[in-house]
Amino acid sequence: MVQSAVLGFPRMGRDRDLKKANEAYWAGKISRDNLLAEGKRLRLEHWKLQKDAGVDIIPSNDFAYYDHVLDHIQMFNAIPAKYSETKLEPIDEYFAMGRGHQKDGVDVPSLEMVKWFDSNYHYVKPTFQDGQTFKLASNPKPVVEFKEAKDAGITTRPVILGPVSFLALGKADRDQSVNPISLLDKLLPVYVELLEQLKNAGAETVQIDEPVLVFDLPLKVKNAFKPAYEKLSGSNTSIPKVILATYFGDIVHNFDVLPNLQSLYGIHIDLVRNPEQLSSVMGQIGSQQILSCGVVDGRNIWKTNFKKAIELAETAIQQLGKERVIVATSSSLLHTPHTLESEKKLDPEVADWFSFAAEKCKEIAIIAKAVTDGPATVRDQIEANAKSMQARASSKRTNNPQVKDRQSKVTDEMHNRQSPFPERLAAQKQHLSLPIFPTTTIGSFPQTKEIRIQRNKFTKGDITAEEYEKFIEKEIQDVIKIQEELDLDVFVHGEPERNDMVQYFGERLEGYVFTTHAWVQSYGSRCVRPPIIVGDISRPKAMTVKESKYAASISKKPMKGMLTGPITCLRWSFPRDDVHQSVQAQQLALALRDEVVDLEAAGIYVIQVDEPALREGLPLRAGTEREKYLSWAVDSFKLSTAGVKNSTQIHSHFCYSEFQDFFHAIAALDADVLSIENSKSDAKLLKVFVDQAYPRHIGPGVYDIHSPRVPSEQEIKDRIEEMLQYLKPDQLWINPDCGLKTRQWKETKAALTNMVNAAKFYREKYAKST
Ligand SMILES: Nc1nc2c(c(=O)[nH]1)N[C@@H](CNc1ccc(C(=O)N[C@@H](CCC(=O)N[C@@H](CCC(=O)N[C@@H](CCC(=O)O)C(=O)O)C(=O)O)C(=O)O)cc1)CN2
Ligand code: MET
Ligand SMILES: [Zn+2]
Repeated sequence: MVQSAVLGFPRMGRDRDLKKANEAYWAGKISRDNLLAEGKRLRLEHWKLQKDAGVDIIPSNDFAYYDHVLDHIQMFNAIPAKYSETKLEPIDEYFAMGRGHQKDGVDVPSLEMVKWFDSNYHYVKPTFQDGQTFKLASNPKPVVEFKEAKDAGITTRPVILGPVSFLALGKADRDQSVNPISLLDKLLPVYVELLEQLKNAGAETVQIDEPVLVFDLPLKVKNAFKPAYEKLSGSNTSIPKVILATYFGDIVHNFDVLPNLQSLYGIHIDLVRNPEQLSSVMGQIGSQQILSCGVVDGRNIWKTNFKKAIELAETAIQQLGKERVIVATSSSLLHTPHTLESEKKLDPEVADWFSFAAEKCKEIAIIAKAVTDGPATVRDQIEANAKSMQARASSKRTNNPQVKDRQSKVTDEMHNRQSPFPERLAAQKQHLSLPIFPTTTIGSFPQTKEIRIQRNKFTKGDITAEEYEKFIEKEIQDVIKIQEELDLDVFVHGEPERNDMVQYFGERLEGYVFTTHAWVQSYGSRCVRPPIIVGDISRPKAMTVKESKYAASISKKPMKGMLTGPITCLRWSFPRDDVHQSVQAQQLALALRDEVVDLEAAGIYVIQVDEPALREGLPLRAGTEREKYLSWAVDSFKLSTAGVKNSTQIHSHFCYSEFQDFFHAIAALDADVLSIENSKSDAKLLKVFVDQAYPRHIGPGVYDIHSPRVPSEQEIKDRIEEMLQYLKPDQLWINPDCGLKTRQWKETKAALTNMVNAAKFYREKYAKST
């Protein structure tokens, strides 16, 4: 029979239970035992849910309190000394690596957190030392959780991140020169030991994730697969059978690795992203190997098209036979919300088009049954699915002729500002009269508990729109007063009215629907509710003008309007799968263009259009796809911003810097001012701006906003001094790395005070010298 498999299930729980438990634990409100019990409860609930849905192969060890890569760092004892020296309890040491720890005389920053492939999930980057050794933790998590499930009567398939990916996704610690992949020999015995323990506990198969196989790999990494999987498969009967899983791309360009993997039990491939790789992979795998076909999307919320999924599975079965095919989710379901059942407010017409994690589990079981016992055995479900596909395709909601008409009239000129930068700069100088080293923030100020409570009351109808508006106005007044006291140069209104920088716009745009409970983990306990693009996008009315205009009216300094750019709106939403993303980006760009022009007309002469997700959207492999993406992505940013006068200053913000490999696109945005995350990187990264003779203005972040730690004035001066080695004084803005919404007021004021003082020091220094 054809088995169904899930590669991983979301951890947060139906009501973000894990977020709540973690945050309560961090705040000292619940005990460690309470937290661990909640984790156990969630795991059990999720296993049962999958079992009840009819899933044959259910994952374990997909759960993590903070992040699954961090789990591996701790399990293999790849823990940098500064954490192990704290002698904290294991779970506290774990959180210290994930989010830093400042308590009871311990003061350690977090490890670096970076994007997981092209998703909005962040993982904790393994950090290796030159003399790195590894040691398996006693009672390793995968073994404990496998037994936990088994005790509950559920036999699971443990998921482990593979050794090649674990190393390749890590880095050498600061001042260390080790190439992570060179540590493979030291790491493998630990994997063998872990796998042996799993086998002893009763695990017959394990899923080992090697997602780096979708990248273009350096030769050393490619060559690591052979020695790794010689040890972890085949002749070694004291370990479970291994399914090696890849996702988020195709592995065709890494085929030369596959012959070295023939002793593996099977391979999993993502056929949602790359269905075309099926036939070539079938041609390459070993004659006994299992092929796990990822046909249910782990990255989006659309109902699976049963007809297409069954066809793909049938193609595999024809060549390999039923016993050698598994049907599965394309990737872990981590990137999808828990269940559609929680959505009580969705229009039933569109709700019928969606499938969240719990529903996807049912889908995969139905697909497996259809290909095992024949479609007739699930005829009702297949017919209902076809009807739903048909209804979506012909719905009026997906198609708006006015939007199409406007898109057809977009011209090249609409992408360009009136004049080149030097002329704009002159006009802006006159208009804004800013000092050198101007100070600003990235947009949001602390989203306090009070703000969230008031918004929640408003959403539930406990307070009126008027009362909520008054509350927001008061918040804006407060942040303006604080910015005056801090003596910042370009103000922001603080974004108190926004639940999230993308969802807020989704809620105001036609063509979108949004949810009440569809949370997805972004990092640690932080979650997002990506709005869903269901149809052509347009802007029924201004979205941000009221708040910005009000803020400007009560402020003596220039007010910066704040928008989320087209690519970030697209990437951090669930996009349509029936229209190319470039089309959706252009629709967003046109809506935002109107907003930019309206802001200018309302007297807002500095406008920031955030594009932190531009980098993340970059295709994972180098090549023409990347250039194609960058071309339409850059165009959409330009289209959204180019409608203003020379004297209006366009800012953009990026909190994921690594610009080196696509700097030409950053330059092509033609933004007057860029603010970028920089505090955790080496100032050398700024060299690219020098090498490329970047002429426009830049605010490299002078401090990290992810931690409550307050940087001293001296630290900030040191950062500025470093930056001045690369950038010209009159090119430099002084700002934090990113928005301050996740921070508390106390540390925010202290940090900004130091930042403004540091800027003033340089302002005076350079005023004297010129
Ligand atoms: N979409 C998105 N992606 C992003 C970022 C981002 O800002 N947005 N930033 C980067 C880092 N990622 C982040 C992701 C989430 C958060 C974040 O702060 N999330 C908040 C939720 C934000 C939100 O939607 N808030 C809503 C709902 C708040 C809420 O939980 N309300 C309670 C009720 C109120 C209460 O009692 O507290 C409820 O619904 O139960 C609001 O403010 O209205 C959280 O997890 O806590 C921050 C950074 C990268 N990706
Ligand atoms: N303007 C946004 C803010 O300050 C930019 C955040 S980028 C993740 O929160
Ligand atoms: Zn940011």
